[in-house]
Amino acid sequence: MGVPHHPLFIAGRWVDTADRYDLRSPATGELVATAARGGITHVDQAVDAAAAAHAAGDWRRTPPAERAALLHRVADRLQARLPELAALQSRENGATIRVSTALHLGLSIAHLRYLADLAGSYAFERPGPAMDPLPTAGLLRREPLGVVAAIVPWNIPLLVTIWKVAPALAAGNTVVLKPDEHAPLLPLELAAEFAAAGLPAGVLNVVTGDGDPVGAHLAAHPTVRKVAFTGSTEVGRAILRAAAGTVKRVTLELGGKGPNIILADADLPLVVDGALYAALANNGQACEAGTRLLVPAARQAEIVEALVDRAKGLRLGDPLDPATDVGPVISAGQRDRILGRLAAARAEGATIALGGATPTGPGFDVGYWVEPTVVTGAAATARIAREEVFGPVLTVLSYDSVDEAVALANDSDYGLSAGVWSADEARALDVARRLDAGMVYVNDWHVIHPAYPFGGTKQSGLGREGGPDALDAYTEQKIITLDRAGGLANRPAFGLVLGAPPEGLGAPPAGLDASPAGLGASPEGNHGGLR
Ligand SMILES: NC(=O)c1ccc[n+]([C@@H]2O[C@H](COP(=O)([O-])OP(=O)(O)OC[C@H]3O[C@@H](n4cnc5c(N)ncnc54)[C@H](O)[C@@H]3O)[C@@H](O)[C@H]2O)c1
Repeated sequence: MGVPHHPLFIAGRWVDTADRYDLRSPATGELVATAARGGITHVDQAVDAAAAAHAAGDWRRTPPAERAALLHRVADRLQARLPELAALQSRENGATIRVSTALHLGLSIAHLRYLADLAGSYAFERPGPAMDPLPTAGLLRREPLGVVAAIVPWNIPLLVTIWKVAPALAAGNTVVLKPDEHAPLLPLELAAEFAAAGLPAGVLNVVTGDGDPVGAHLAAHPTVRKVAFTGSTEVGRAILRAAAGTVKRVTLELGGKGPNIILADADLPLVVDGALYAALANNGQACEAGTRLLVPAARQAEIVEALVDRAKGLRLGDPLDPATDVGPVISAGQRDRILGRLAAARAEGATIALGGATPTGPGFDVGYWVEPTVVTGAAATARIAREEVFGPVLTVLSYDSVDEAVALANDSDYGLSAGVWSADEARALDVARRLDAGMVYVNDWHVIHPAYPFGGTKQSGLGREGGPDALDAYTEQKIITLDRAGGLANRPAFGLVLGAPPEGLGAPPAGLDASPAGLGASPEGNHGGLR
Protein backbone atom coordinates (compact mmCIF):
# COMPACT_ATOMS: atom_id res chain seq x y z
CA MET A 1 0.00 0.00 0.00
CA GLY A 2 1.31 3.46 -0.88
CA VAL A 3 1.64 6.31 1.57
CA PRO A 4 -1.39 8.59 2.02
CA HIS A 5 -1.69 11.62 -0.20
CA HIS A 6 -3.25 14.84 1.08
CA PRO A 7 -4.91 17.21 -1.37
CA LEU A 8 -6.05 20.74 -0.56
CA PHE A 9 -9.45 21.24 1.09
CA ILE A 10 -11.53 23.89 -0.65
CA ALA A 11 -15.30 24.48 -0.53
CA GLY A 12 -15.86 21.16 1.23
CA ARG A 13 -13.97 19.11 -1.36
CA TRP A 14 -10.51 17.60 -1.49
CA VAL A 15 -8.81 19.28 -4.45
CA ASP A 16 -5.61 17.84 -5.85
CA THR A 17 -2.83 19.70 -7.63
CA ALA A 18 -0.41 18.61 -10.32
CA ASP A 19 2.47 19.45 -7.99
CA ARG A 20 2.95 17.04 -5.04
CA TYR A 21 5.73 16.87 -2.53
CA ASP A 22 7.05 14.32 -0.01
CA LEU A 23 6.74 14.55 3.76
CA ARG A 24 9.57 12.55 5.32
CA SER A 25 10.32 11.81 8.95
CA PRO A 26 13.14 14.10 10.11
CA ALA A 27 14.37 11.16 12.25
CA THR A 28 14.43 8.30 9.76
CA GLY A 29 13.78 9.71 6.30
CA GLU A 30 10.68 7.45 6.10
CA LEU A 31 8.15 8.70 3.55
CA VAL A 32 5.19 9.54 5.82
CA ALA A 33 2.84 11.09 3.26
CA THR A 34 2.68 13.27 0.21
CA ALA A 35 0.90 16.61 0.07
CA ALA A 36 -0.41 18.91 -2.64
CA ARG A 37 1.65 22.01 -3.26
CA GLY A 38 -0.93 24.75 -3.71
CA GLY A 39 -0.37 28.05 -5.49
CA ILE A 40 -1.92 31.47 -5.92
CA THR A 41 -4.98 30.23 -7.83
CA HIS A 42 -5.77 27.80 -5.00
CA VAL A 43 -5.55 30.60 -2.47
CA ASP A 44 -7.98 32.62 -4.59
CA GLN A 45 -10.35 29.65 -4.82
CA ALA A 46 -10.18 29.03 -1.07
CA VAL A 47 -10.75 32.70 -0.21
CA ASP A 48 -13.68 32.83 -2.66
CA ALA A 49 -15.15 29.69 -1.05
CA ALA A 50 -14.75 31.19 2.43
CA ALA A 51 -16.28 34.50 1.31
CA ALA A 52 -19.22 32.70 -0.33
CA ALA A 53 -19.81 30.64 2.82
CA HIS A 54 -19.72 33.79 4.91
CA ALA A 55 -22.16 35.55 2.57
CA ALA A 56 -24.51 32.54 2.57
CA GLY A 57 -24.56 32.96 6.34
CA ASP A 58 -25.35 29.38 7.39
CA TRP A 59 -22.49 29.28 9.83
CA ARG A 60 -22.63 32.77 11.27
CA ARG A 61 -26.38 32.37 11.80
CA THR A 62 -25.95 28.97 13.47
CA PRO A 63 -26.76 29.53 17.15
CA PRO A 64 -23.52 29.90 19.12
CA ALA A 65 -24.42 26.91 21.31
CA GLU A 66 -24.64 24.74 18.19
CA ARG A 67 -21.31 26.07 16.99
CA ALA A 68 -19.89 25.18 20.39
CA ALA A 69 -21.39 21.69 20.16
CA LEU A 70 -19.77 21.15 16.76
CA LEU A 71 -16.36 22.18 18.11
CA HIS A 72 -16.83 19.72 20.98
CA ARG A 73 -17.66 16.96 18.50
CA VAL A 74 -14.35 17.68 16.77
CA ALA A 75 -12.58 17.48 20.13
CA ASP A 76 -14.28 14.09 20.73
CA ARG A 77 -13.14 12.86 17.34
CA LEU A 78 -9.53 13.95 17.95
CA GLN A 79 -9.64 12.33 21.39
CA ALA A 80 -10.80 9.04 19.88
CA ARG A 81 -7.81 9.11 17.50
CA LEU A 82 -5.29 10.44 20.01
CA PRO A 83 -2.67 7.63 19.92
CA GLU A 84 -2.80 7.39 16.12
CA LEU A 85 -2.53 11.17 15.61
CA ALA A 86 0.21 11.54 18.23
CA ALA A 87 2.28 8.92 16.40
CA LEU A 88 1.60 10.69 13.10
CA GLN A 89 2.82 13.98 14.60
CA SER A 90 5.99 12.31 15.86
CA ARG A 91 6.66 10.72 12.48
CA GLU A 92 6.03 13.97 10.66
CA ASN A 93 7.85 16.61 12.73
CA GLY A 94 10.00 14.51 15.06
CA ALA A 95 8.35 15.51 18.35
CA THR A 96 8.91 12.77 20.91
CA ILE A 97 5.89 10.55 21.43
CA ARG A 98 5.52 11.71 25.04
CA VAL A 99 5.39 15.34 23.89
CA SER A 100 3.12 14.51 20.95
CA THR A 101 0.70 12.74 23.25
CA ALA A 102 0.62 15.25 26.09
CA LEU A 103 1.19 18.53 24.25
CA HIS A 104 0.45 18.24 20.54
CA LEU A 105 -2.73 16.23 21.07
CA GLY A 106 -3.71 16.33 24.74
CA LEU A 107 -3.24 20.04 25.31
CA SER A 108 -4.65 20.93 21.88
CA ILE A 109 -7.86 19.04 22.65
CA ALA A 110 -8.15 20.78 26.03
CA HIS A 111 -7.74 24.18 24.34
CA LEU A 112 -10.29 23.25 21.67
CA ARG A 113 -12.84 22.37 24.35
CA TYR A 114 -12.19 25.58 26.28
CA LEU A 115 -12.53 27.69 23.12
CA ALA A 116 -15.69 25.81 22.16
CA ASP A 117 -17.22 26.67 25.52
CA LEU A 118 -16.49 30.35 24.91
CA ALA A 119 -18.84 30.26 21.93
CA GLY A 120 -21.65 29.17 24.21
CA SER A 121 -21.06 31.87 26.82
CA TYR A 122 -19.90 34.81 24.70
CA ALA A 123 -22.02 37.99 24.66
CA PHE A 124 -22.54 38.31 20.89
CA GLU A 125 -25.31 40.82 21.59
CA ARG A 126 -26.30 42.54 24.81
CA PRO A 127 -28.25 45.61 25.75
CA GLY A 128 -26.15 48.71 26.21
CA PRO A 129 -26.34 50.79 29.36
CA ALA A 130 -29.01 53.51 29.63
CA MET A 131 -28.09 56.60 27.67
CA ASP A 132 -29.80 59.17 29.88
CA PRO A 133 -30.62 61.87 29.14
CA LEU A 134 -31.24 60.55 25.60
CA PRO A 135 -34.48 58.58 25.09
CA THR A 136 -32.42 56.02 23.27
CA ALA A 137 -31.75 52.36 23.82
CA GLY A 138 -28.75 50.51 22.52
CA LEU A 139 -27.31 47.14 21.64
CA LEU A 140 -23.66 46.22 21.92
CA ARG A 141 -22.81 43.57 19.36
CA ARG A 142 -19.79 41.47 18.48
CA GLU A 143 -19.97 40.33 14.87
CA PRO A 144 -17.74 37.92 12.98
CA LEU A 145 -15.15 39.59 10.78
CA GLY A 146 -15.68 37.50 7.65
CA VAL A 147 -12.80 35.59 6.05
CA VAL A 148 -9.94 34.90 8.46
CA ALA A 149 -6.52 33.67 7.28
CA ALA A 150 -4.62 31.39 9.66
CA ILE A 151 -0.93 30.84 8.88
CA VAL A 152 0.87 28.38 11.16
CA PRO A 153 4.36 26.88 11.65
CA TRP A 154 5.60 23.30 11.88
CA ASN A 155 6.75 23.10 15.49
CA ILE A 156 3.39 22.87 17.31
CA PRO A 157 1.05 22.70 14.33
CA LEU A 158 -2.17 21.45 15.90
CA LEU A 159 -2.20 23.69 18.97
CA VAL A 160 -1.40 26.91 17.11
CA THR A 161 -3.97 25.99 14.44
CA ILE A 162 -6.63 25.44 17.11
CA TRP A 163 -5.74 28.79 18.72
CA LYS A 164 -6.80 30.46 15.48
CA VAL A 165 -9.39 28.22 13.88
CA ALA A 166 -11.40 27.47 17.03
CA PRO A 167 -12.11 31.07 18.14
CA ALA A 168 -12.56 32.16 14.52
CA LEU A 169 -15.20 29.47 13.94
CA ALA A 170 -16.72 29.83 17.40
CA ALA A 171 -17.33 33.48 16.55
CA GLY A 172 -18.96 32.63 13.21
CA ASN A 173 -16.15 33.49 10.77
CA THR A 174 -14.97 31.45 7.82
CA VAL A 175 -11.32 30.46 7.53
CA VAL A 176 -8.54 29.76 5.07
CA LEU A 177 -5.80 27.82 6.82
CA LYS A 178 -2.23 27.66 5.52
CA PRO A 179 -0.16 25.03 7.36
CA ASP A 180 3.60 25.01 7.23
CA GLU A 181 4.98 23.02 4.31
CA HIS A 182 7.04 20.80 6.67
CA ALA A 183 4.12 19.75 8.89
CA PRO A 184 0.66 20.08 7.31
CA LEU A 185 -0.75 16.71 8.41
CA LEU A 186 -2.39 17.55 11.74
CA PRO A 187 -4.03 20.76 10.40
CA LEU A 188 -5.34 18.65 7.47
CA GLU A 189 -6.62 15.97 9.85
CA LEU A 190 -8.32 18.72 11.88
CA ALA A 191 -10.08 20.01 8.75
CA ALA A 192 -11.21 16.47 7.91
CA GLU A 193 -12.67 16.09 11.41
CA PHE A 194 -14.49 19.43 11.14
CA ALA A 195 -16.03 18.26 7.86
CA ALA A 196 -16.99 14.91 9.40
CA ALA A 197 -18.55 16.70 12.36
CA GLY A 198 -20.84 18.64 10.01
CA LEU A 199 -19.16 22.01 9.40
CA PRO A 200 -20.78 23.51 6.27
CA ALA A 201 -18.72 23.46 3.06
CA GLY A 202 -16.45 26.48 2.57
CA VAL A 203 -16.38 27.47 6.24
CA LEU A 204 -12.90 25.96 6.75
CA ASN A 205 -10.52 25.62 3.82
CA VAL A 206 -6.90 24.45 3.77
CA VAL A 207 -4.24 25.34 1.23
CA THR A 208 -0.92 23.59 1.74
CA GLY A 209 2.20 24.86 0.02
CA ASP A 210 5.14 27.19 0.40
CA GLY A 211 5.21 30.35 2.51
CA ASP A 212 5.77 32.33 -0.62
CA PRO A 213 3.54 32.27 -2.65
CA VAL A 214 0.70 30.65 -0.63
CA GLY A 215 1.11 32.47 2.71
CA ALA A 216 2.21 35.74 1.13
CA HIS A 217 -0.74 35.81 -1.28
CA LEU A 218 -3.19 34.92 1.46
CA ALA A 219 -1.87 37.62 3.81
CA ALA A 220 -2.24 40.25 1.09
CA HIS A 221 -5.61 39.07 -0.25
CA PRO A 222 -8.09 41.97 -0.22
CA THR A 223 -11.05 39.78 0.81
CA VAL A 224 -9.29 38.50 3.93
CA ARG A 225 -10.35 40.55 6.96
CA LYS A 226 -7.89 39.20 9.49
CA VAL A 227 -4.58 37.37 9.47
CA ALA A 228 -3.67 35.25 12.49
CA PHE A 229 -0.03 34.25 12.17
CA THR A 230 2.41 32.20 14.21
CA GLY A 231 5.98 31.97 13.02
CA SER A 232 9.21 33.89 12.78
CA THR A 233 9.47 37.58 13.57
CA GLU A 234 10.87 38.21 10.10
CA VAL A 235 7.81 36.75 8.35
CA GLY A 236 5.58 38.42 10.95
CA ARG A 237 6.85 41.80 9.76
CA ALA A 238 6.08 40.84 6.15
CA ILE A 239 2.55 39.82 7.21
CA LEU A 240 2.05 43.17 8.94
CA ARG A 241 3.16 45.03 5.82
CA ALA A 242 0.89 42.90 3.59
CA ALA A 243 -2.04 43.45 5.95
CA ALA A 244 -1.59 47.22 5.78
CA GLY A 245 -2.85 47.24 2.18
CA THR A 246 -6.45 46.68 3.21
CA VAL A 247 -6.08 47.45 6.94
CA LYS A 248 -6.61 43.85 8.04
CA ARG A 249 -6.75 42.90 11.68
CA VAL A 250 -3.59 41.03 12.64
CA THR A 251 -2.58 38.72 15.47
CA LEU A 252 1.11 37.78 15.53
CA GLU A 253 2.78 35.11 17.67
CA LEU A 254 6.47 35.36 16.88
CA GLY A 255 9.85 34.36 18.22
CA GLY A 256 11.39 34.50 21.66
CA LYS A 257 14.61 34.29 23.65
CA GLY A 258 13.14 33.45 27.05
CA PRO A 259 15.30 34.51 30.02
CA ASN A 260 15.21 32.00 32.87
CA ILE A 261 16.50 33.54 36.12
CA ILE A 262 17.84 31.26 38.84
CA LEU A 263 17.85 33.16 42.13
CA ALA A 264 20.64 32.42 44.62
CA ASP A 265 18.41 30.44 47.00
CA ALA A 266 16.96 28.09 44.36
CA ASP A 267 17.14 24.34 44.89
CA LEU A 268 19.82 22.83 42.60
CA PRO A 269 18.18 19.58 41.35
CA LEU A 270 14.90 21.42 40.77
CA VAL A 271 16.46 24.21 38.69
CA VAL A 272 18.64 21.84 36.69
CA ASP A 273 15.62 19.83 35.60
CA GLY A 274 13.62 23.01 35.11
CA ALA A 275 16.29 24.69 33.01
CA LEU A 276 16.62 21.69 30.70
CA TYR A 277 12.85 21.28 30.42
CA ALA A 278 12.50 24.99 29.62
CA ALA A 279 15.15 24.86 26.88
CA LEU A 280 14.88 21.41 25.34
CA ALA A 281 11.20 20.42 25.38
CA ASN A 282 9.85 19.78 21.88
CA ASN A 283 13.47 19.21 20.78
CA GLY A 284 14.25 22.82 21.64
CA GLN A 285 11.80 24.01 19.01
CA ALA A 286 9.37 26.00 21.14
CA CYS A 287 8.81 29.71 20.69
CA GLU A 288 8.40 30.26 24.44
CA ALA A 289 11.38 28.11 25.42
CA GLY A 290 13.68 29.32 28.19
CA THR A 291 16.91 29.58 26.22
CA ARG A 292 18.88 32.16 28.23
CA LEU A 293 19.69 30.82 31.66
CA LEU A 294 20.71 33.61 34.07
CA VAL A 295 22.58 32.21 37.07
CA PRO A 296 24.19 33.94 40.06
CA ALA A 297 27.93 34.27 39.35
CA ALA A 298 28.72 32.67 42.70
CA ARG A 299 26.79 29.52 41.75
CA GLN A 300 27.64 29.37 38.05
CA ALA A 301 30.27 26.60 38.22
CA GLU A 302 28.09 24.37 40.38
CA ILE A 303 24.99 24.90 38.21
CA VAL A 304 26.79 24.36 34.90
CA GLU A 305 28.40 21.17 36.16
CA ALA A 306 25.05 19.81 37.30
CA LEU A 307 23.37 20.85 34.04
CA VAL A 308 26.00 19.14 31.94
CA ASP A 309 25.81 15.98 34.05
CA ARG A 310 22.04 15.85 33.81
CA ALA A 311 21.94 16.69 30.08
CA LYS A 312 24.44 13.92 29.33
CA GLY A 313 21.83 11.45 30.56
CA LEU A 314 19.14 12.66 28.15
CA ARG A 315 18.25 10.19 25.44
CA LEU A 316 18.49 11.55 21.93
CA GLY A 317 16.90 9.38 19.28
CA ASP A 318 13.81 7.75 17.82
CA PRO A 319 10.83 10.03 18.52
CA LEU A 320 8.47 7.04 18.61
CA ASP A 321 10.37 5.40 21.49
CA PRO A 322 8.69 6.42 24.77
CA ALA A 323 12.12 6.49 26.44
CA THR A 324 13.38 9.25 24.12
CA ASP A 325 13.84 12.72 25.64
CA VAL A 326 15.03 14.67 22.60
CA GLY A 327 14.26 13.96 18.94
CA PRO A 328 15.58 15.40 15.69
CA VAL A 329 15.25 18.95 14.42
CA ILE A 330 12.83 19.55 11.58
CA SER A 331 15.09 19.80 8.53
CA ALA A 332 18.62 19.83 7.17
CA GLY A 333 18.34 23.58 6.77
CA GLN A 334 17.38 24.03 10.41
CA ARG A 335 20.17 21.71 11.60
CA ASP A 336 22.74 23.65 9.55
CA ARG A 337 21.38 26.96 10.85
CA ILE A 338 21.74 25.79 14.45
CA LEU A 339 25.27 24.49 13.86
CA GLY A 340 26.11 27.81 12.18
CA ARG A 341 24.89 29.68 15.26
CA LEU A 342 27.12 27.50 17.44
CA ALA A 343 30.13 28.13 15.19
CA ALA A 344 29.45 31.86 15.45
CA ALA A 345 29.18 31.54 19.24
CA ARG A 346 32.62 29.89 19.39
CA ALA A 347 34.01 32.61 17.14
CA GLU A 348 32.59 35.22 19.54
CA GLY A 349 34.44 33.57 22.44
CA ALA A 350 31.81 31.27 23.96
CA THR A 351 32.54 27.75 25.20
CA ILE A 352 30.45 24.72 24.27
CA ALA A 353 30.22 22.95 27.64
CA LEU A 354 28.21 20.06 26.19
CA GLY A 355 27.15 18.88 22.74
CA GLY A 356 27.43 21.34 19.90
CA ALA A 357 27.56 18.84 17.05
CA THR A 358 25.56 16.23 15.18
CA PRO A 359 25.78 12.90 17.00
CA THR A 360 27.38 9.88 15.39
CA GLY A 361 26.52 6.20 15.66
CA PRO A 362 23.57 3.94 14.86
CA GLY A 363 20.40 5.80 13.97
CA PHE A 364 22.11 9.12 13.32
CA ASP A 365 23.34 8.47 9.77
CA VAL A 366 19.97 9.61 8.45
CA GLY A 367 17.76 12.41 9.72
CA TYR A 368 18.61 15.81 11.18
CA TRP A 369 20.24 15.77 14.58
CA VAL A 370 21.80 18.22 16.98
CA GLU A 371 23.10 17.07 20.37
CA PRO A 372 21.61 18.71 23.47
CA THR A 373 23.96 21.65 23.86
CA VAL A 374 25.00 23.91 26.74
CA VAL A 375 26.86 27.13 25.88
CA THR A 376 28.77 29.09 28.52
CA GLY A 377 31.03 32.12 28.61
CA ALA A 378 29.12 34.09 25.98
CA ALA A 379 28.94 37.86 26.32
CA ALA A 380 25.43 39.16 26.88
CA THR A 381 25.86 41.00 23.58
CA ALA A 382 26.84 37.86 21.62
CA ARG A 383 24.42 36.62 18.97
CA ILE A 384 24.00 33.28 20.78
CA ALA A 385 22.74 35.23 23.81
CA ARG A 386 20.37 37.44 21.83
CA GLU A 387 19.04 35.61 18.77
CA GLU A 388 16.57 32.76 18.65
CA VAL A 389 18.35 29.47 17.83
CA PHE A 390 15.29 27.19 17.66
CA GLY A 391 17.07 23.98 18.53
CA PRO A 392 18.24 22.04 21.63
CA VAL A 393 20.64 24.76 22.78
CA LEU A 394 20.80 26.42 26.21
CA THR A 395 22.99 29.49 26.74
CA VAL A 396 24.12 30.19 30.31
CA LEU A 397 24.91 33.76 31.37
CA SER A 398 25.81 34.97 34.85
CA TYR A 399 24.80 37.96 36.96
CA ASP A 400 26.04 39.60 40.14
CA SER A 401 22.86 41.17 41.50
CA VAL A 402 19.13 40.61 41.05
CA ASP A 403 18.85 44.05 39.48
CA GLU A 404 21.43 43.02 36.92
CA ALA A 405 19.56 39.77 36.26
CA VAL A 406 16.34 41.69 35.62
CA ALA A 407 18.15 44.16 33.36
CA LEU A 408 19.78 41.32 31.37
CA ALA A 409 16.46 39.52 31.11
CA ASN A 410 14.68 42.59 29.79
CA ASP A 411 17.50 43.57 27.43
CA SER A 412 16.01 41.72 24.48
CA ASP A 413 14.06 42.46 21.33
CA TYR A 414 11.73 39.69 22.43
CA GLY A 415 9.26 39.42 25.29
CA LEU A 416 7.38 36.15 24.96
CA SER A 417 8.25 34.12 28.06
CA ALA A 418 10.46 34.43 31.14
CA GLY A 419 11.00 32.45 34.31
CA VAL A 420 12.19 32.80 37.89
CA TRP A 421 13.30 30.06 40.27
CA SER A 422 13.49 30.60 44.01
CA ALA A 423 12.65 28.83 47.24
CA ASP A 424 10.94 32.04 48.31
CA GLU A 425 7.71 32.59 46.38
CA ALA A 426 7.34 36.25 47.37
CA ARG A 427 10.86 36.97 46.21
CA ALA A 428 10.26 35.19 42.92
CA LEU A 429 7.00 37.08 42.41
CA ASP A 430 8.75 40.37 42.99
CA VAL A 431 11.20 39.56 40.19
CA ALA A 432 8.41 38.13 37.98
CA ARG A 433 6.52 41.43 38.15
CA ARG A 434 9.60 43.25 36.84
CA LEU A 435 10.07 41.06 33.75
CA ASP A 436 8.90 42.38 30.40
CA ALA A 437 7.25 39.30 28.93
CA GLY A 438 3.77 38.10 28.12
CA MET A 439 4.18 34.96 30.21
CA VAL A 440 6.31 34.55 33.34
CA TYR A 441 6.67 31.15 34.95
CA VAL A 442 7.69 30.82 38.60
CA ASN A 443 9.46 27.53 39.44
CA ASP A 444 8.05 26.04 36.24
CA TRP A 445 7.99 26.38 32.46
CA HIS A 446 5.74 25.66 29.43
CA VAL A 447 2.58 26.27 31.45
CA ILE A 448 0.15 26.73 28.56
CA HIS A 449 -3.27 26.69 30.16
CA PRO A 450 -6.42 27.24 28.05
CA ALA A 451 -7.82 29.86 30.44
CA TYR A 452 -4.65 31.99 30.23
CA PRO A 453 -3.89 34.13 27.15
CA PHE A 454 -0.75 33.21 25.21
CA GLY A 455 1.49 35.80 23.57
CA GLY A 456 4.30 38.24 23.98
CA THR A 457 5.51 41.81 24.21
CA LYS A 458 7.91 43.72 21.95
CA GLN A 459 8.93 41.80 18.80
CA SER A 460 7.43 38.56 20.10
CA GLY A 461 4.11 39.56 18.69
CA LEU A 462 0.90 41.47 18.64
CA GLY A 463 -2.20 40.42 20.54
CA ARG A 464 -2.86 37.22 22.43
CA GLU A 465 -4.34 33.83 21.62
CA GLY A 466 -6.54 31.64 23.77
CA GLY A 467 -7.77 32.70 27.18
CA PRO A 468 -11.13 34.13 28.18
CA ASP A 469 -11.01 36.98 25.62
CA ALA A 470 -10.03 34.78 22.68
CA LEU A 471 -13.18 35.60 20.67
CA ASP A 472 -12.62 39.36 20.91
CA ALA A 473 -9.83 39.08 18.35
CA TYR A 474 -12.19 37.39 15.87
CA THR A 475 -15.11 39.78 16.18
CA GLU A 476 -15.74 43.40 15.35
CA GLN A 477 -17.63 45.63 17.73
CA LYS A 478 -20.81 47.19 16.44
CA ILE A 479 -23.39 49.30 18.19
CA ILE A 480 -27.05 49.73 17.30
CA THR A 481 -29.00 52.55 18.87
CA LEU A 482 -32.80 52.77 18.97
CA ASP A 483 -34.70 56.02 19.34
CA ARG A 484 -37.63 55.65 21.72
CA ALA A 485 -39.01 59.18 21.61
CA GLY A 486 -41.18 58.78 18.56
CA GLY A 487 -38.86 60.35 16.06
CA LEU A 488 -36.32 63.10 15.80
CA ALA A 489 -38.97 65.76 15.21
CA ASN A 490 -39.78 65.52 18.88
CA ARG A 491 -36.30 66.54 19.81
CA PRO A 492 -35.89 70.21 20.65
CA ALA A 493 -32.24 70.02 19.69
CA PHE A 494 -33.01 68.73 16.17
CA GLY A 495 -33.27 72.17 14.64
CA LEU A 496 -29.85 73.12 15.91
CA VAL A 497 -28.25 70.15 14.27
CA LEU A 498 -29.92 70.72 10.90
CA GLY A 499 -29.01 74.34 10.57
CA ALA A 500 -31.43 76.45 12.51
CA PRO A 501 -30.75 80.18 12.04
CA PRO A 502 -27.28 81.03 13.29
CA GLU A 503 -28.66 83.30 15.93
CA GLY A 504 -30.45 80.26 17.37
CA LEU A 505 -27.22 78.45 17.94
CA GLY A 506 -26.29 78.38 21.55
CA ALA A 507 -29.69 79.58 22.65
CA PRO A 508 -31.68 76.90 24.39
CA PRO A 509 -34.85 75.82 22.55
CA ALA A 510 -38.02 76.85 24.29
CA GLY A 511 -38.67 74.83 27.38
CA LEU A 512 -35.15 73.50 27.68
CA ASP A 513 -32.86 74.87 30.29
CA ALA A 514 -29.24 74.61 29.09
CA SER A 515 -27.77 74.75 32.53
CA PRO A 516 -26.25 71.44 33.67
CA ALA A 517 -28.82 71.20 36.42
CA GLY A 518 -31.62 71.74 33.92
CA LEU A 519 -30.44 68.93 31.61
CA GLY A 520 -31.62 66.22 33.83
CA ALA A 521 -34.70 68.08 34.87
CA SER A 522 -36.73 68.34 31.63
CA PRO A 523 -40.06 66.56 32.03
CA GLU A 524 -39.89 65.25 28.44
CA GLY A 525 -36.63 63.55 29.05
CA ASN A 526 -33.67 65.61 28.27
CA HIS A 527 -32.18 65.78 24.80
CA GLY A 528 -29.57 68.35 25.55
CA GLY A 529 -26.88 65.73 25.12
CA LEU A 530 -27.11 66.16 21.37
CA ARG A 531 -25.67 69.60 21.49
N1 LIG B 1 4.88 32.89 19.56
C1 LIG B 1 4.34 31.73 19.21
O1 LIG B 1 3.21 31.42 19.59
C2 LIG B 1 5.09 30.78 18.34
C3 LIG B 1 4.72 29.43 18.31
C4 LIG B 1 5.43 28.56 17.50
C5 LIG B 1 6.48 29.05 16.72
N2 LIG B 1 6.80 30.35 16.76
C6 LIG B 1 7.92 30.86 15.97
O2 LIG B 1 7.92 30.29 14.68
C7 LIG B 1 9.25 30.22 14.19
C8 LIG B 1 9.52 28.83 13.66
O3 LIG B 1 8.84 28.59 12.53
P1 LIG B 1 9.43 28.96 11.08
O4 LIG B 1 10.82 29.42 11.18
O5 LIG B 1 9.13 27.85 10.16
O6 LIG B 1 8.52 30.20 10.79
P2 LIG B 1 8.21 30.88 9.42
O7 LIG B 1 7.87 32.27 9.77
O8 LIG B 1 9.27 30.63 8.41
O9 LIG B 1 6.94 30.08 8.90
C9 LIG B 1 5.71 30.10 9.56
C10 LIG B 1 4.58 30.03 8.54
O10 LIG B 1 4.63 31.18 7.68
C11 LIG B 1 4.67 30.77 6.33
N3 LIG B 1 5.41 31.77 5.56
C12 LIG B 1 6.74 31.78 5.25
N4 LIG B 1 7.03 32.88 4.52
C13 LIG B 1 5.88 33.57 4.39
C14 LIG B 1 5.54 34.81 3.76
N5 LIG B 1 6.45 35.53 3.12
N6 LIG B 1 4.27 35.24 3.85
C15 LIG B 1 3.34 34.53 4.52
N7 LIG B 1 3.60 33.35 5.11
C16 LIG B 1 4.86 32.88 5.06
C17 LIG B 1 5.30 29.40 6.36
O11 LIG B 1 5.01 28.68 5.20
C18 LIG B 1 4.65 28.83 7.60
O12 LIG B 1 3.35 28.39 7.30
C19 LIG B 1 10.14 30.55 15.36
O13 LIG B 1 10.59 31.88 15.25
C20 LIG B 1 9.21 30.41 16.54
O14 LIG B 1 9.57 31.17 17.66
C21 LIG B 1 6.13 31.23 17.55
